[in-house]
Amino acid sequence: MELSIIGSGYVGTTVAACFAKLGHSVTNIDIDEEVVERINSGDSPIHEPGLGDLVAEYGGNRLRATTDYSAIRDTDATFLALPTPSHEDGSIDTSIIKAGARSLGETLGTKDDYHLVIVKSTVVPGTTEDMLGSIIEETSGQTRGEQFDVAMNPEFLREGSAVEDFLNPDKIVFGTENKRANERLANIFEPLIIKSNPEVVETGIREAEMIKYANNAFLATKVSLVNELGNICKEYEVDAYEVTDAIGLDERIGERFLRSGVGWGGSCFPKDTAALVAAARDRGYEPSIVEAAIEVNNKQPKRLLNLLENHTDLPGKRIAVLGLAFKPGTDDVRNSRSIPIIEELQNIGAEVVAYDPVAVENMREHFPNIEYVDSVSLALKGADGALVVTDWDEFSVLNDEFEQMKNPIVVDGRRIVNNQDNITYEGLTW
Ligand SMILES: NC(=O)c1ccc[n+]([C@@H]2O[C@H](COP(=O)([O-])OP(=O)(O)OC[C@H]3O[C@@H](n4cnc5c(N)ncnc54)[C@H](O)[C@@H]3O)[C@@H](O)[C@H]2O)c1
Ligand SMILES: O=c1ccn([C@@H]2O[C@H](COP(=O)(O)OP(=O)(O)O[C@H]3O[C@H](CO)[C@@H](O)[C@H](O)[C@H]3O)[C@@H](O)[C@H]2O)c(=O)[nH]1
Repeated sequence: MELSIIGSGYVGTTVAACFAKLGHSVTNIDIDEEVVERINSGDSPIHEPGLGDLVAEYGGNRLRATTDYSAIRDTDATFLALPTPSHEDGSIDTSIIKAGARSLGETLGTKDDYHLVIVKSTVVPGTTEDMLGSIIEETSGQTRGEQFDVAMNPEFLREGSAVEDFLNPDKIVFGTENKRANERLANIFEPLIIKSNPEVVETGIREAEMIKYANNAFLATKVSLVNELGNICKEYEVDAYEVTDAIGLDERIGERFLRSGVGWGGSCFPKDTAALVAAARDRGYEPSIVEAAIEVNNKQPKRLLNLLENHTDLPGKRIAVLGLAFKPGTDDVRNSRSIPIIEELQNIGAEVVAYDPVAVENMREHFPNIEYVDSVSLALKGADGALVVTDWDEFSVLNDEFEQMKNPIVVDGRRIVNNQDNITYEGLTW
């Protein structure tokens, strides 16, 4: 099939490249000319395992990119994979996706045959039909349910394993309002369903929108709960990982997403939990559990710093921050726990030296004035303390490198460093 995807970021590029692999012809529409140029020349605009190979193989042939919305006219369906960031109060800012829907509608007004518009972005219930459906009707002059349909197909891929997740999903959700939209979605996903046999959830559009928030709120709350349990375990000198490994054997709990540490970050959990809270409040409901999950998460970075302060005063000290990405396997630093940590270190008057294998350039935009180095060794050299913020594998094999520290205090926010004789080790969890 001929597909178009508006927005070529983490989701749009991954989904486009994977659909190209599955045999579709895909066009990414993006306003960023550099992104467009890179895709067409076979160079992935984002760091994601396996994506570089797919873009190299299909970029410029079955996978194309353009800034020109009129390319949509030659396609059978369009995914909207545009950002839905947060307003100050946590509610979703729909201005970008509305702008995309407007441009899409203007193009659809010049297309004769049926088109399916699929919202991939994470949006609160009602957005797809009431807001975006109406914008497309207004700008195209067409009627929803006649010349075009809207559908909602939430995305559950994780950064760092986006390609693998998209190609091997646990479930695919089709939120549609009629059979025709459902059938077109089924045609689009047919090669993926044949390949990996996921559960297919066929539901309404509002339900599909809410499934995405519920999924993320559940996972974020799960991690906040294990973080709280980890904090309590630490007070009692109990090994939190042994506890969570054991509770994970209960199938009702499940063994995944039980790693306590410095908290969750990224482009989704913080924004989506905030949006769910704001959406609930908008309807007069106070969502106490999700709010508490956010509160526990916000406190974890401060706990890490307090542990370091138990060993050394921080003003004027050189502190190594190991790991800047919000999780391993990605260069994304959005809402990374390293951001409040570096901010607080700066407020206290510590000198920050930071290392990350891939995320340094992205972090420079937040903190242009801290020192960045190219290796863990350089970060540790002469440092008065080290904070481990991201669980990159390379931190698990560190040993002699710590001997270059002026004062080898290592506070581990991810239980990744080996507690060894040549360091004073303090884990966020016991
Ligand atoms: N990142 C994830 O892991 C993930 C996973 C599931 C769902 N989501 C959701 O998917 C959506 C997209 O997230 P993302 O992380 O891919 O965003 P992103 O910021 O990585 O990418 C968005 C892209 O859209 C482009 N863009 C902005 N305005 C445009 C316009 N008017 N027309 C065309 N292109 C435009 C930008 O240049 C950028 O390349 C969000 O709603 C997010 O919540 C993200
Ligand atoms: O046991 C765990 C698991 C995760 N995390 C942290 O939680 C955050 C999110 O991790 P992860 O979920 O792996 O990454 P994301 O790429 O943010 O993916 C989440 O957000 C996406 C965007 O909505 C969804 O599509 C995915 O299903 C959902 O897992 C990261 O900071 C992790 O360090 C922990 O602290 N402990």
